[in-house]
Formats: sequence, C-alpha cells, structure tokens
Amino acid sequence: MSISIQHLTKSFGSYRALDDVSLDVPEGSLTALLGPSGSGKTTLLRILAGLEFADPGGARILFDGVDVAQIPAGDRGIGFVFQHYALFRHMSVAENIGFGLSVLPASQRPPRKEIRERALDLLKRVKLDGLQDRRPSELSGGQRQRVALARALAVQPKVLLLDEPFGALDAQVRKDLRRWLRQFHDEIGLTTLFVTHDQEEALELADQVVVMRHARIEQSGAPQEIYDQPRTSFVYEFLGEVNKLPGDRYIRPHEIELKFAADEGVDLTGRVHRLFVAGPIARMGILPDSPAFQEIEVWAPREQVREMALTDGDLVGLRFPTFPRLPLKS
Ligand SMILES: Nc1ncnc2c1ncn2[C@@H]1O[C@H](COP(=O)(O)OP(=O)(O)OP(=O)(O)O)[C@@H](O)[C@H]1O
Repeated sequence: MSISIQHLTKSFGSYRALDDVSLDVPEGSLTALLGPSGSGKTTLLRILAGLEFADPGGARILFDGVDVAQIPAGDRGIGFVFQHYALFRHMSVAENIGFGLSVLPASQRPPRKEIRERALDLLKRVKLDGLQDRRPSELSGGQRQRVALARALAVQPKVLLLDEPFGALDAQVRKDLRRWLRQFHDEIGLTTLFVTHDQEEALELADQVVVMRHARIEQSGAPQEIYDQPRTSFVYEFLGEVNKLPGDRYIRPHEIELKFAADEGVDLTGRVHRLFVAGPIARMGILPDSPAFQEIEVWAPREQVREMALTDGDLVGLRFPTFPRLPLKS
C-alpha cells in the first residue's frame, strides 16, 4: 500500500510536534524516519496508525489514495512494533503471535487450530521455528523483537510501522537484526516505516531516508543521495562525522587525502594525534599548523598509515578535494 501524507500538523497544547509535514511512501518501500529525540518521528508514526490525530485543518493522510482520517486504528490494516517488546508475559510465543487473530469478532475469527498453524508459519518466517511454546522471558531480546514482528504480521497488515524496533538491543544484535529485517522486507515486500535515531541503521536499511528536525522534514531521499548531497548543515552533521572548515565548508573524514608534509598539492600541514588503527580504517585527529583551522578528523586506509609509518606527533600534509556543494544552509 502506498502512503501519502499532506500538510500534517500536530500540536500538544501550544507545542508543535509536527509542522506541515508532507511525505510520500511508495508501495513496498522501506522508509526510515531519522532524527534526534523530540523531532516528531514517533508522533508521525502514531498518527499513521490512528493512535493520535492530526490538528484539524488541511491535513490529509491517504492509503492507496483513500483518506483514512475517519478510519479507526483497528481497521487501517497496520502492524505496529514498539521498541519495548510488549509481549504478553503469561502467554506462550505462539499465543502471543496469534493474539490479534484470537480477539477478532467471532465472524472473522479463524478456528483455533488455524490460528496456531498461522503462528507456527510466521515463526518459521522470522526464523524462530521450534520456540512456539516458550514464554517471552525465555527468549533473548532479539528473539522477542522477532516475535513482536511476527505478531504484528499475523493480522496480515498492509503497512508495517516499527518504532525503534532495535533500540533496546546491544550493538551486535542490532546489526544482525538490521540485516535480517532488510532481507525479510525484500521477501515479503510490505510497505514499512521505521523510526530510528541511528543514522547508520537508517542508511544501511532504508530505500528512503526521511531526516526530521524540530517537527519538520529537513530532507528526504535515497540513502546515498542524502549522504552525498545533504541540503543543510544539520543533515550533513547528523548523517556522520564531519569537519567544519573555515568559510562554512564541510568535509567528511574519509574525503581528506593524507600525505607527507613535503608532498606536492598539500593544502594544510599539521600533527597527528589520537592515532587509532584497530580496524580496516585508521582514524586520527590532525592538529593543524594554521590557527585558522580547528582539529581535523581524518580517516585513511590502515595500509597507507602503516606504509607512511605514522605515529602520534608526526607532521603530515592534508589535501582537500574541491567543495562542490557548499556553503550550506544552516
Ligand atoms: N502526548 C503528548 N503530550 C505532550 N507532548 C507530547 C506528546 N507526545 C509527544 N509529545 C512531544 O512532542 C515532541 C515530539 O515527540 P516524538 O515522540 O514524536 O519525538 P521523537 O522524534 O519520536 O523522539 P524520540 O526519538 O525521543 O522518541 C516531543 O517534544 C514530545 O515531548
């Protein structure tokens, strides 16, 4: 199902949590709402789900072209997964997954046996076969989130909304689940929106990244487009480490060429400090000789750093690429 949000504003008292937000979510896409705490991501998700309502006025929310303003949450065809698993503790995994089906009105409710079969099938899909009779307390955090996802899918939603689904998990589990979710999404092709404040997660997972700030959409587009052509300094800084040079010029640590101080084409010299080489990329700060510059973060291939035999305190040269997209709006 495609989603079109038009001129959506939401206030809590005098506070504006969303300010004239418009966004198109193509059918079958995986869209990330990315932004700092308080930027309005969850509010947007809750309004789509029908758990919250936009301010009266010109706002429109269209699901496949149909205005859903008057459609209650339960009838919107939405599956929702929250950061905290919110599984029912006293129910088995299979009962949790089948819950949405078991509370349907009698006329729509499948027989018990079928509910269990559907739950088992979904468990397979989320790669948790065999765990149907466990309680949530007997699962890891990552497994619980996959159960929560299976539960959201049980009612065959047309849209999946995920609110920081991996937020409470540790870094490695998060990474694994992220890849799993991408693959899972490619298999089932369900229109999905997920909220995150982790730029790496958004860039790696999504087809479309929507950067939010102060109740508005700052920029949206494909991950590479957002990363390579940020329209504002906020987007630039939010999407990854960046150096701010004199004249409001921005440059990412990996875009700077590291050279010997006496090499040709050096724009700036400085001393290495905080050299860190545990990983494929060597990271370091350069303390520039020119007082016009602040410390500059530089990332270079580890091999190069080894060949140059660099250590803290060494004098090096930096070469900046040309700056095609600057200065930016703030
Ligand atoms: N029910 C509410 N009543 C009053 N203010 C609210 C309510 N819900 C959200 N807000 C405010 O609206 C703003 C946006 O909140 P929202 O939860 O959408 O942000 P977010 O981007 O999802 O942040 P986070 O990443 O911290 O979850 C916040 O300042 C929040 O305090």
